[in-house]
Amino acid sequence: MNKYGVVIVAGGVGKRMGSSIPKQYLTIKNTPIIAWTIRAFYDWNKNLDIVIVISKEMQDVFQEIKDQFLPDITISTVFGGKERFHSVQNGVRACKAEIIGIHDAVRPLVNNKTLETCYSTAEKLGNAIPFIPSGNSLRWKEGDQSKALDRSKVVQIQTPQCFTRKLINQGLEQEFSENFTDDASVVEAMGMEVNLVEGNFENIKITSPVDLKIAAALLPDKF
Ligand SMILES: Nc1ccn([C@@H]2O[C@H](COP(=O)(O)OP(=O)(O)OP(=O)(O)O)[C@@H](O)[C@H]2O)c(=O)n1
Ligand SMILES: C[C@](O)(CO)[C@H](O)COP(=O)(O)O
Repeated sequence: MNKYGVVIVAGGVGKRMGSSIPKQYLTIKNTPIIAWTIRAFYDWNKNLDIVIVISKEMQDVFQEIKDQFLPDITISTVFGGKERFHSVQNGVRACKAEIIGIHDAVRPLVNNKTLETCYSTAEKLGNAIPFIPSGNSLRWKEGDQSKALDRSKVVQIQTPQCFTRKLINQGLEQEFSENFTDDASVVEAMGMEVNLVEGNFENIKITSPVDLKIAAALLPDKF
């Protein structure tokens, strides 16, 4: 059994991107985003247990990408669910590793330092959640009113969010809640503390069309 594993969730439709195919299948520099993301993990650690969560409709497309871009990598695939939470549930059930990272397929720019920090901290402390500080001033806005926030106390959360398999399995036994916007919030809902660790600024989530331009500027020219 591999000590470390990753569940890469790619079961979403990408409403905010507004593209004709889910954004994880769009290409940047002639390579699908999902292939860049899987490659980032494989390049860091060739012994990872890799599980990709896809939608049923995209299984043929994913197989073609796997054959063309990732022929040398062993990958298990499972189908996603209605919400990200359900896709994570299906992926984690299929991952046999002791430390499981959960990562968005649309974050191809995670770097080795973030991966090393996340997995090694989760191994030591049970979980690790990457963040970056806010580079903007922040305000709490309600209707027409707003109030300045102390930005040193608010951070932006990234993936991979890493957990021991026991902890994340316990978390995923809970009923789905709209508050579960990431995996840290799932584990926190059981009263567990989460450990924040340094992420990397390039590790953006490709959400809207502008993010494609940013990622294209940051990804290497060759796959
Ligand atoms: N039911 C879902 C919803 C999301 N995801 C995955 O979770 C990651 C982060 O979600 P997000 O960026 O919100 O993707 P979408 O849900 O596809 O985007 P949108 O909210 O704009 O529709 C993506 O890799 C997406 O494919 C998933 O596996 N299953
Ligand atoms: C999990 C996540 O990427 C951490 O920043 C984020 O919460 C996903 O949010 P979204 O609502 O699916 O965009």
